[in-house]
Amino acid sequence: MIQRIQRGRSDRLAARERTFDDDSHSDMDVCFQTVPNTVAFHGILETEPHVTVIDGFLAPLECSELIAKASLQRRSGVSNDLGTGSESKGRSSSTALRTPGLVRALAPLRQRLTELLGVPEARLEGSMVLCYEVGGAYRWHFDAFNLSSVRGASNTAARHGGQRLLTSIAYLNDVPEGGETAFFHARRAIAPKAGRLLVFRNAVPRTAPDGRTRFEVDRRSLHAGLPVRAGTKWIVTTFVRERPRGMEEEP
Ligand SMILES: O=C(O)CCC(=O)C(=O)O
Ligand SMILES: [Fe+2]
Repeated sequence: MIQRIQRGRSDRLAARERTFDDDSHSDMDVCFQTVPNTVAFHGILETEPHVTVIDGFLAPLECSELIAKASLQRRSGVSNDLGTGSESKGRSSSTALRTPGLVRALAPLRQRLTELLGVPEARLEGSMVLCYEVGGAYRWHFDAFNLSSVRGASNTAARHGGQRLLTSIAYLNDVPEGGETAFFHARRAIAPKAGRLLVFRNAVPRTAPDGRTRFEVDRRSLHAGLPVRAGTKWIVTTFVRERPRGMEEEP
């Protein structure tokens, strides 16, 4: 596959990154026209050191079951497509309510994640099933908490469970056109494909003068869900935290 890259000047890039920090929207088409340059490696497709793609992580039946379970809520007429009503800023997708049925259907995926990543289930945030229609997208953003900002430092979620070290995205369907997950600095975009898992690192350890190590936002993880141009895109996003749920930082 051809990868067309349009490298911007570094000052423009820095300006853009500032814009992303400000939570504002940006032109998603700026640097990605097409998809990955991945290398097959024992079934694991490796891109950047901090971005890994694994195909066949979910079976086709598991994908269709998850879509069916999440779609049920759309039919039940809950507002805002699938339900929560809490669209995050810059994301034009809908998030399925975690009904008991959906939670059960998510269990095998979560179990496999704990095995793959070597973390206990308590370090996984609740998995979110997201659906994007044509035109749906997720602006450029970081998933890690910005702990150096006032808002980030006072973030209760971040204090309990700590930083979001990794993001995993399981793609539940093939998307005819668009919908790639794009990494700004790596100049790379991962195409949605049923059963594919994308894992990337969000944070890097920094040791402060007092000897304590904290995880800060990894600037290289700046990413977006590019606009879906045809069809629908279904994904499951699961963040991996630094510590088990509810566990506070040691004093
Ligand atoms: O839709 C995508 O490809 C990206 C989703 C994402 O970045 C997120 O859920 O945090
Ligand atoms: Fe994200």
